[in-house]
Amino acid sequence: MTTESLVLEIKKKQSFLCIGLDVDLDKIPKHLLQEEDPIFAFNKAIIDATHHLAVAYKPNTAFYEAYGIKGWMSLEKTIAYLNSNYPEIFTIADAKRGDIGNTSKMYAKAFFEDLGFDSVTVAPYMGKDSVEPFLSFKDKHTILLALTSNQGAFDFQTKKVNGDALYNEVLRTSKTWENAKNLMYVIGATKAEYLSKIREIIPDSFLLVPGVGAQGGNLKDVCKYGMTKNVGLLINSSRGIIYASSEKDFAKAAAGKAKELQSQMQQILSK
Ligand SMILES: O=C(O)c1cc(=O)[nH]c(=O)n1[C@@H]1O[C@H](COP(=O)(O)O)[C@@H](O)[C@H]1O
Repeated sequence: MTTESLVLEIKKKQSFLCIGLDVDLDKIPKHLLQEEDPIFAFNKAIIDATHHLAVAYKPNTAFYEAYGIKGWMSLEKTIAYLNSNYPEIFTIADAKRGDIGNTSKMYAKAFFEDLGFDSVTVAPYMGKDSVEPFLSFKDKHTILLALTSNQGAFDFQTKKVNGDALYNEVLRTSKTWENAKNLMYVIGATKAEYLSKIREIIPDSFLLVPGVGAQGGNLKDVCKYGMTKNVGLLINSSRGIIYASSEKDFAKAAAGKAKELQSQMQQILSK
């Protein structure tokens, strides 16, 4: 999907919500466990109930890989369902990959060609040649970890390198890589106060912002400091939406939570 199509969808739906499909069999409603594929049944119900409120879905692959081959098949069914029923939706494989170039190329093929995701999250630690293989795919996006939402972000990401924080160095250097126009970045919602400086370095890039809801990030602050003329933000919430209820009304309850966030987004966009 092109960035232009994503922006059009955001404006049409008045939403820049990304719903995280982090499915844990211990948390989904018990009645779904009788289904042939409980994870897919859960995702399908959530997607059908929320697709008009969200512009993106982000399955974190850990939650599928944890169930072995069955989990991977549920992931495959979920992305195929999204691509055939809601092709206007932006899809993110949250896999946090990155390796020597020869290996990154195969990761990129797995997520972009085989599974058909629009984007994948990638760790920058191994540098240019580990990221460029992802960037070479037309109309596919590489979402580079920059300043993450967790406490451990302060272990390395904010440490000074050449007089500036390492995450700023990641932003600056990655802009020089081939096909850098296909880059987006992860900035945690819990780090909203860093966004003004970040926008000086990457004024237009899209940011994937996880950490609202369960991790305590604040939507208004993120928008205040991070929004661009094309919005430039995808705000992710996973547990806060998909586990709104563990009863038979789970999909409706998830839609209620998604609507709350979408309404706040609509209000912000109208200003
Ligand atoms: O790359 C991510 O999506 C990510 C980066 C980050 O800095 N923090 C973060 O929480 N995430 C992911 O975003 C999701 C957040 O989930 P909730 O806290 O349940 O909304 C999980 O899938 C995390 O793995």
